[in-house]
Amino acid sequence: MNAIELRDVTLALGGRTILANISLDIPAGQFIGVLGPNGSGKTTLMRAILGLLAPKSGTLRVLGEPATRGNPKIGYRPQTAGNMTTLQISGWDFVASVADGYRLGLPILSPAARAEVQQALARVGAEKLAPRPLGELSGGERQRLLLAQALIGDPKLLLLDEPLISLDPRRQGEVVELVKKLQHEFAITVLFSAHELNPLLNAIDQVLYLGSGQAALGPVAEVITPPVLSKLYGSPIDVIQVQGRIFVMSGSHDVEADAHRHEHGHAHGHSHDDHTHAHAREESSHV
Ligand SMILES: Nc1ncnc2c1ncn2[C@@H]1O[C@H](COP(=O)(O)OP(=O)(O)OP(=O)(O)O)[C@@H](O)[C@H]1O
Repeated sequence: MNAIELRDVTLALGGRTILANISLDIPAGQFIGVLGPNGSGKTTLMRAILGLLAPKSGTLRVLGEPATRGNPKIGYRPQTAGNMTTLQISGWDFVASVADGYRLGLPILSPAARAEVQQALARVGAEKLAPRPLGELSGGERQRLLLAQALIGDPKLLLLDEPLISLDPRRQGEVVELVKKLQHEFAITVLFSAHELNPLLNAIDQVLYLGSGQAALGPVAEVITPPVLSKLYGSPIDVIQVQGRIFVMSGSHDVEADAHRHEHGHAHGHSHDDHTHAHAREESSHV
């Protein structure tokens, strides 16, 4: 069975085509690394899978059904979720806030929902983080809680939008390993977006690389090649392998590292605000 099927799907935002006529099948149970330059449509694709953005044309099926908003079988970790440094709520309340029956200020959970929160915390090894305020936790600890939150409802598909941003390489490795474990233990399909391929290399079954409105899905050896990437970037790309790491180069620039730097600049600059507002605008047009 396929977890996700796209047939001639075109996704557009504000009259702009982001992805054009994409057809692909993502088999159930696979770990897919979603890569591509800034603005290539990684988040937009996830939002379409969540049913938050209807394709302009084509059909998009998720877990055997047309994409629909609020699909409980999907766990989502949005990109903006990393910014929680000022939050005073506890780890428990943060995870519980997405469980059935919880309202901020009125945390009345059924015993079953409480058990589900406890189980989600246990699955990511975050029981000890439950009583601590979010603002006090390290980036890696917060990622664990975000994953626990995404696991509420026992999803069959996890959409994780850039969970490695602002983590050091060791913490990045821990997050990837944890997601890999969850994929295997619970037979979950994972879409994991990132700016750099290397932290994901040993974990992913396939890579989905986006660029220039197009997409390439396949094993790393088939997608991370000069011809495929040159087409997606719209300029000549070299692929260099050094000691088990892969570098995607445009002339002397490492394009993935450039995108990463840009993203860090983003977090403090105007462009990030614009980006966030663009999303908020787009979102509000659906509510
Ligand atoms: N409402 C909107 N109208 C027009 N364009 C938009 C709108 N919202 C987002 N975009 C644009 O859509 C493109 C795809 O954005 P998306 O967030 O999906 O990219 P991404 O691959 O996730 O990027 P990043 O790596 O920077 O997070 C971007 O160029 C963005 O500026």
